[in-house]
Amino acid sequence: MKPHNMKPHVILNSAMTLDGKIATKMGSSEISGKEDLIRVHKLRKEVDAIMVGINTVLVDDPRLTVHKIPAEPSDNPVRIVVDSKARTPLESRILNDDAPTIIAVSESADPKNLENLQKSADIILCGKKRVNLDCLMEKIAKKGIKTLMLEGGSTLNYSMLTEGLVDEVRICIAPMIAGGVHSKTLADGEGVDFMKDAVPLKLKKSYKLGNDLVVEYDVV
Ligand SMILES: NC(=O)c1ccc[n+]([C@@H]2O[C@H](COP(=O)([O-])OP(=O)(O)OC[C@H]3O[C@@H](n4cnc5c(N)ncnc54)[C@H](O)[C@@H]3O)[C@@H](O)[C@H]2O)c1
Ligand SMILES: Nc1nc(=O)c(N)c(NC[C@H](O)[C@H](O)[C@H](O)COP(=O)(O)O)[nH]1
Repeated sequence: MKPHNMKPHVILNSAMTLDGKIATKMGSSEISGKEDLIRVHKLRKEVDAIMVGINTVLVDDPRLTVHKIPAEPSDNPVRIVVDSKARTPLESRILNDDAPTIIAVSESADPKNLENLQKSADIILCGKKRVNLDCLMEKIAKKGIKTLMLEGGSTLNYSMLTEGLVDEVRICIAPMIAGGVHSKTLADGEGVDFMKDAVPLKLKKSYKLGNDLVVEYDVV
């Protein structure tokens, strides 16, 4: 793997079922217990930015703000959407005034969509077809973002992990099994052919939180 020039410290955080699913094929994803959601919002408060893929915006319409624990508006991290074609709907909650938002697009972005999005978000251009994540990490680091929480979904998690851009992985395992070959898993994408090529992790910490289990790893 090639060395990275300049990038934030990236923490991938997710909630999954015991069988590794982060959403059903219908997009249903109420997985974390209430204690875990408090942990997630404390983490949101600590980091400089939160990043998600465009499908997560389209399916969940998340706010990506700190709203489950007491917080000032200045506690909200910068919100980043990885959105090659600039498909973020203008009425998305991610574009509200609660926090600044960056939409990362590629050269394949629709110019009309871009023009509209520019009114409520900062645009970062990286890559030809898909967003070049290496380029994005460098550009946001240059903007002063030192810590980044990656909140999914499966496709973006896979790209960030396999491109060597994730430093820590924190997972809430909820006591449920969803099954389903079409469910979303912690990391989808192409997948490696051989386990020797899997992204290696080192277990740092594990603890019970409400009815859930939280496991924390460093990427080796
Ligand atoms: N349980 C959880 O913790 C959790 C967290 C977040 C999302 N989710 C779920 O994940 C699902 C969405 O996951 P998903 O995999 O469909 O989409 P995603 O949110 O990972 O978005 C992927 C999309 O991002 C765009 N993209 C642009 N450049 C990219 C690049 N270099 N690498 C990867 N993607 C790039 C592409 O359009 C791609 O299809 C939703 O159902 C959501 O509810 C669950
Ligand atoms: N930690 C965690 N546990 C879950 O059970 C779950 N479904 C998510 N999902 C993360 C995803 O990004 C969601 O879209 C936001 O959690 C939506 O909520 P907000 O309005 O941003 O608080 N995250």
